[in-house]
Amino acid sequence: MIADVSKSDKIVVEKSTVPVKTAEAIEKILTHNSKGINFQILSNPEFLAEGTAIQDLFNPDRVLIGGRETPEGNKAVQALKDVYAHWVPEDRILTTNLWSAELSKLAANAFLAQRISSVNAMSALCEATGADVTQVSYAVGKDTRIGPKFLNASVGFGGSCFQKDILNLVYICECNGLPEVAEYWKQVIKINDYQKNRFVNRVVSSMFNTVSNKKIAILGFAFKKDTGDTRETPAIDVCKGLLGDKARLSIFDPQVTVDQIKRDLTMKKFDWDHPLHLQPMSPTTVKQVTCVWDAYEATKDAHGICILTEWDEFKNLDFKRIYDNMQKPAFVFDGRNIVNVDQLREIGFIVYSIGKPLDAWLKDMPAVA
Ligand SMILES: NC(=O)C1=CN([C@@H]2O[C@H](COP(=O)(O)OP(=O)(O)OC[C@H]3O[C@@H](n4cnc5c(N)ncnc54)[C@H](O)[C@@H]3O)[C@@H](O)[C@H]2O)C=CC1
Ligand SMILES: O=C(O)[C@H]1O[C@H](OP(=O)(O)OP(=O)(O)OC[C@H]2O[C@@H](n3ccc(=O)[nH]c3=O)[C@H](O)[C@@H]2O)[C@H](O)[C@@H](O)[C@@H]1O
Repeated sequence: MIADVSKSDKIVVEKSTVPVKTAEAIEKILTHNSKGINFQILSNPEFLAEGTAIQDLFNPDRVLIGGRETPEGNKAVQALKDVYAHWVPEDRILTTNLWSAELSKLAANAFLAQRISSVNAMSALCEATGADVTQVSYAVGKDTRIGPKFLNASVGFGGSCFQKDILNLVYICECNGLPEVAEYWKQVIKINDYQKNRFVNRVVSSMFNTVSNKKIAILGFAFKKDTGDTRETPAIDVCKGLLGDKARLSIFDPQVTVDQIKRDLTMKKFDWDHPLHLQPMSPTTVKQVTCVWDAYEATKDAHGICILTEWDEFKNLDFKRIYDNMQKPAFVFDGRNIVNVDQLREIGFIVYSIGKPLDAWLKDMPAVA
């Protein structure tokens, strides 16, 4: 397409996250169809995060530009650098060879996800030993070599990219005859799946080993706050796990539509990779699931509450009012560590908070894995 319409030399910039050496494939295709036109391929991976896209665009930690290490390649890199130099300080614009730029994007996401899996693995150990994961991650993050960011324990990471990019990395390692390296990165995903299962098991075992026909309020469905995106959200796995034990779910998310929730809970995992037009047109009604537009409505007459997204408005809910309208004993399972555990216990809730010292009630329940 680009080759078809180009009438003069062109710089083609990869912004998407791609397997290493994609630039080479693009270069070959364009060159074979070029009709004498020169193409320079640059890798300029996008590092923005959802919910903070504009800040990330205006004030990026770094901009990365990879190009061929030839005079033409250097010229193309400089041209793109000049564009960014309009608003990004020069010392934050990094230039590398093509393969380093492509791989750095995968590596950055893998490192970020690895931090979350590391702290989530610690959260399981904290629960077993009586340590508090918030205190542990604070103490660990105070080491300037480690740093404090991205160390919040959670029900698991979601989003369209972390899992996809790690699987991409794993595939590249396997293709390059590096099974041990592939296995190392796979473990980040395995711990993430373990964390989601562990959460479901904790809910089930706390509630007398079954949630069958019990009403569970799900607060938050998006993969993180300040977005309505549900791609790979841990809420899908948690909800499916609870539905597997025949729970009745009442779901509230301030930004996710009912259609989206029902589509996510209906779809088989591999369907998620399909473009929208290949996905089921209208969501099949998922029995046992209702979606409501208010946290108080979701929690009315519920036996338990699962907090799966860290929306700010959940921190300020009137939990006394919620408690009064719930079945007893009333449970809160906080998958994002946003509630004040002591306050909720004072009200009368049995509270589970990821990686925090366990409620006396939970200590007596069978160990979860
Ligand atoms: N969403 C985000 O926050 C970020 C996304 N990225 C990267 O940017 C890229 C796009 O991400 P999103 O916009 O979130 O994804 P998206 O899924 O919303 O959009 C991807 C688009 O590519 C199209 N597509 C998929 N396969 C194709 C193919 N073989 N040929 C032609 N078109 C194809 C799809 O139909 C869709 O329109 C991805 O590589 C992602 O990893 C990078 C940083 C942040
Ligand atoms: O390549 C991408 O698409 C982007 O992927 C992530 O951005 P994003 O997926 O939008 O969201 P994050 O803020 O990274 O959060 C990802 C998941 O990790 C979870 N998380 C994050 C941080 C943390 O400490 N603990 C934790 O569980 C979040 O709740 C969320 O489910 C990266 O942060 C971006 O730099 C990258 O550009």
